[in-house]
Amino acid sequence: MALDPTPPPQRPTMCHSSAFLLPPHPSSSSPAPGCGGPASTSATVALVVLNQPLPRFAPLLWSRAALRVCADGGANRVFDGMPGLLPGGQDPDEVRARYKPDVIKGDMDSVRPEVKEYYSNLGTKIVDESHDQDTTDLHKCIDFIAKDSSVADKPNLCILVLGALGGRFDHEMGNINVLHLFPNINIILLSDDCLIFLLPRTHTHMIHIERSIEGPHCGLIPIGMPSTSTTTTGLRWNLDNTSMSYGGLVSTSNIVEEDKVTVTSDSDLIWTISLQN
Ligand SMILES: Nc1ncnc2c1ncn2[C@@H]1O[C@H](COP(=O)(O)OP(=O)(O)OP(=O)(O)O)[C@@H](O)[C@H]1O
Ligand SMILES: Cc1ncc(C[n+]2csc(CCO)c2C)c(N)n1
Repeated sequence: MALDPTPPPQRPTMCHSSAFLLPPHPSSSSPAPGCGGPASTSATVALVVLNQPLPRFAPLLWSRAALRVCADGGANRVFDGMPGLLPGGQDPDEVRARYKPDVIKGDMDSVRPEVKEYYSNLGTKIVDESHDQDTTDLHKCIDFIAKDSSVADKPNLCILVLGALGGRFDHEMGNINVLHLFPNINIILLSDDCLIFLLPRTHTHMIHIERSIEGPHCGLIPIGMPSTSTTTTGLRWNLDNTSMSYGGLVSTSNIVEEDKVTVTSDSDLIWTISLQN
């Protein structure tokens, strides 16, 4: 008598949405909509600003965040760049006082002394970890957020990282490595051009596509480990129980065809989608 083949594992579904990038609804003062987690609920957003030019949507995401952390030289970017991203006519000093980080954390070799002093005088917490030269400033910031009682225990925490892509390649790879170091935290790396997040293998993923702001170009990439089986729906080039590996097949220059994309894989994958300018 033939034995039944082992059924594939049933994974819970994790929903993702980039609705946090949508312009504010005129009558809404609620927190960020649908940032990861069940798409129907609001998310608690923590923002990390890296040492790269601020993306154009930095003021919007700042206003939606419950906790704002600058990674070392990221504080210079807020100090220098935030006034220029707001509608004209606003006094830069008034803007700086309004956009005050809660925390500056890192090895402190990039934040300018006068910027550190300015924010420290306004009450920003300065966490100097210059003794640690083995973890990146982004890693240090995620550690901080993961232990911060104001946001860490929220069921729907979403960490948005500004300026994570499009700069130095070693930094970009270090930033992507942080996604793999914290697979159980919903972390989204952002630039003006695209966003990236991890799809842990423990779940089937339902990605809601906000067509007014993202797509159509997308990619599904096994950076951390090969995958022997990945299945997708909603893409122009879907995978059907397909193997992927870095050095073999990876799905780049794919196109979203439907409002919902589903992904199931036996390995953690990187999802990336273009942002419209
Ligand atoms: N060019 C870049 N591209 C992508 N991410 C960056 C880039 N520069 C900085 N970052 C991110 O911002 C964080 C803070 O940057 P900062 O320049 O303060 O770091 P750093 O430790 O001084 O870097 P390094 O000493 O290697 O130049 C980094 O940990 C990294 O995550
Ligand atoms: C194998 C190895 N490679 C590079 C570094 C350097 N490094 C990694 S993170 C970091 C801090 C950056 O703020 C520094 C200097 C190391 N320690 N170990």
